[in-house]
Amino acid sequence: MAAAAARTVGSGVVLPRSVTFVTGNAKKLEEVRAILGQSIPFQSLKLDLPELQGEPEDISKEKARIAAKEVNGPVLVEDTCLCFNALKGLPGPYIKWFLQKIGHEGLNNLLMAYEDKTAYAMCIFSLALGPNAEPMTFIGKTQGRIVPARGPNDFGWDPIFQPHGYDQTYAEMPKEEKHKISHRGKALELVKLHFAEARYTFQTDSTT
Ligand SMILES: Nc1ncnc2c1ncn2[C@H]1C[C@H](O)[C@@H](COP(=O)(O)OP(=O)(O)OP(=O)(O)O)O1
Ligand SMILES: [Mg+2]
Repeated sequence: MAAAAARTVGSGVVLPRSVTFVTGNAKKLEEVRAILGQSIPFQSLKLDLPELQGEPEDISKEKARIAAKEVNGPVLVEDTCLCFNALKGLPGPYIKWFLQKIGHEGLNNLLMAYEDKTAYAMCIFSLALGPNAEPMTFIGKTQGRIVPARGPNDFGWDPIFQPHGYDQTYAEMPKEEKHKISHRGKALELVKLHFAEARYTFQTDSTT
């Protein structure tokens, strides 16, 4: 197997192979593909990584550390939070389990006792260049509010999140428009910027 560690040659960092985006969520992968296009060479691996409890950034970083060990190479992962301001940021990283158990209506009901229905969607990408490298994080946030579900129900909590300045929920928006303002789109812009600045090169089989 190719060396797992990143090394520096001349002015650039050489990665042993292209970055593997690790996720158990096919929809996330679809969005990442659509947003990154050809800008960063990456492959994907479907794996449900264990998730810590704790602060969102630590959860994302720990996913990257575990993924880099699994893959034995450079990885990109992300963790998504939906944070209700009235609930001091909860459900946050636990939104997946809240959504599974109580659904869109239950999530709206959580806010029944509060006038403040505002929320933000947050996406934290973590890039680990190898199994022993400290992950770097890239954070995208989009402010909005929680509304009764509207629009197609094919991606998580999209139907109940209406970004500020829009009449439509994420689910109702055309995909390209959503990606321009979404938490995932913003975070991936930072990832792209990092790749442009770092100018990684990838070792191919012919050079090993
Ligand atoms: N853009 C989005 N719009 C709506 N729902 C989303 C969006 N992104 C993620 N979700 C959902 C999917 C999950 O239920 C939850 C996020 O949990 P998270 O742990 O980040 O994803 P996941 O467990 O499905 O994939 P992964 O394997 O990458 O962790 O929010
Ligand atoms: Mg997850």
